[in-house]
Amino acid sequence: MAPTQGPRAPLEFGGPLGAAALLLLLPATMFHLLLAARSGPARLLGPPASLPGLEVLWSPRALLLWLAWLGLQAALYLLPARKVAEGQELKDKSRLRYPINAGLPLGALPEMLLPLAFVATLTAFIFSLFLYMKAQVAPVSALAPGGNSGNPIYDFFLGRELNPRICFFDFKYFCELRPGLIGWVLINLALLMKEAELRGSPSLAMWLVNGFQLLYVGDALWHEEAVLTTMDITHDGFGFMLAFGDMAWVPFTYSLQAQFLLHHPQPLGLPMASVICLINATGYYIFRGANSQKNTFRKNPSDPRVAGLETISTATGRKLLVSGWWGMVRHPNYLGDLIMALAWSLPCGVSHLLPYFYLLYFTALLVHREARDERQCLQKYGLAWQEYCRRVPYRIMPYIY
Ligand SMILES: NC(=O)C1=CN([C@@H]2O[C@H](COP(=O)(O)OP(=O)(O)OC[C@H]3O[C@@H](n4cnc5c(N)ncnc54)[C@H](OP(=O)(O)O)[C@@H]3O)[C@@H](O)[C@H]2O)C=CC1
Ligand SMILES: CC(C)=CCC[C@@H](C)[C@H]1CC=C2C3=C(CC[C@@]21C)[C@@]1(C)CC[C@H](O)C(C)(C)[C@@H]1CC3
Repeated sequence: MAPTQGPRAPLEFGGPLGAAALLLLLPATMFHLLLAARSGPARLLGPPASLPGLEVLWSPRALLLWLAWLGLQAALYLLPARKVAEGQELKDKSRLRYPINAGLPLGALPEMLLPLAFVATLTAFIFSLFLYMKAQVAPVSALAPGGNSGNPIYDFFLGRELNPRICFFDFKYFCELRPGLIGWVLINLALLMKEAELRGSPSLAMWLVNGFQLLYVGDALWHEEAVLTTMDITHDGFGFMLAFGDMAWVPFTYSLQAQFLLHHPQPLGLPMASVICLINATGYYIFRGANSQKNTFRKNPSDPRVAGLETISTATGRKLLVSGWWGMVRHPNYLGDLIMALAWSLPCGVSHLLPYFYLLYFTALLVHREARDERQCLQKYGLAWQEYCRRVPYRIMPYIY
């Protein structure tokens, strides 16, 4: 049995109590949002609608669809990347011809969101249990720095093993990008098609939300390798938080704006749409510019695109950028991401708070994440990090935070 790190490891997320509360609160919030988006008043802060009974939530068809989706993604993951393009090989393996969509046009997805969210939550719990058990037999060297406090609820929530794998199949890396992110785009598309079916054509607001989020997901998949340096992969264990986050939270709450628009159409004129596009483009420019600058610098500091930037040396031999995007604030990529989050909600108008949930949640998530990253960087770089903080005093928003 793998030993724990002992209770001296600093606990995050409010320790066992916080973890226990989040275990219940996260699925509850997701279902509240799903139900609120389709309700008449669409109130974010209204009393939570009561969860429908099992006759609505439980659907063998949803379970089958969900497992087929996970299976398809897993099969795609296992296909050697270069062979995907070779039609002959695909036919022989007949993975891509698996008829998961037979008789289930995307237009039916919006009706199945609740049962799908239910089976996604169920599988996330079962999967996290499997991950927790798997960590029991993992070597100590495979355990994450957090998530091994000895408290089962806390460790179940945070995740014990850093990169749980079976042979080449890396569970965390697989979940981080594939089923949830691609599922999110598919749900958005299904909502757009449903709107076209109901109202003749998709609204401008629905087009914008779909377009912006497709760009975001496409960008993540295009820069797939960059996910390997995120703290989720390098620092956090794989437990309920990420399993539920990746598989359920992302597809079913990140598609909230499109869900809202299907049930609460909003007028949007071209001038306002242009302003919103400009906001999204600005956010994307900052987000991509900052992420690419850091990734290029980390891969090859003498790359001509970053060689001229000012840096601070650290005792570890690694350097910190102190000009360019990373000289503006200490997390310029978060700033860009937040600006995009605003642009995703604006097409839904200002009559409801509900579509702004993502912006509110994401601000809290990034402020918390930034604090965790600061702690880790201070530990890693010591005095050099303090010097960086002195030279670049603002964390996310220049002159504000
Ligand atoms: N949509 C969503 O739900 C979410 C999106 N995100 C996005 O994911 C992306 C990745 O975020 P995340 O993993 O949190 O963190 P970052 O990509 O910001 O990475 C932080 C790391 O970058 C390195 N670093 C920090 N400052 C400097 C500097 N000045 N010069 C060089 N390197 C530096 C440090 O690692 P080291 O020195 O070891 O390289 C630090 O630990 C972001 O764009 C974020 O917006 C994140 C969470 C959720
Ligand atoms: C509330 C709750 C369940 C928290 C779990 C948080 C997760 C949902 C997020 C933690 C970090 C994430 C990242 C992305 C999606 C959301 C989660 C999993 C990400 C894949 C989105 C696309 C980006 O381009 C990204 C690849 C940089 C990003 C990585 C972090």
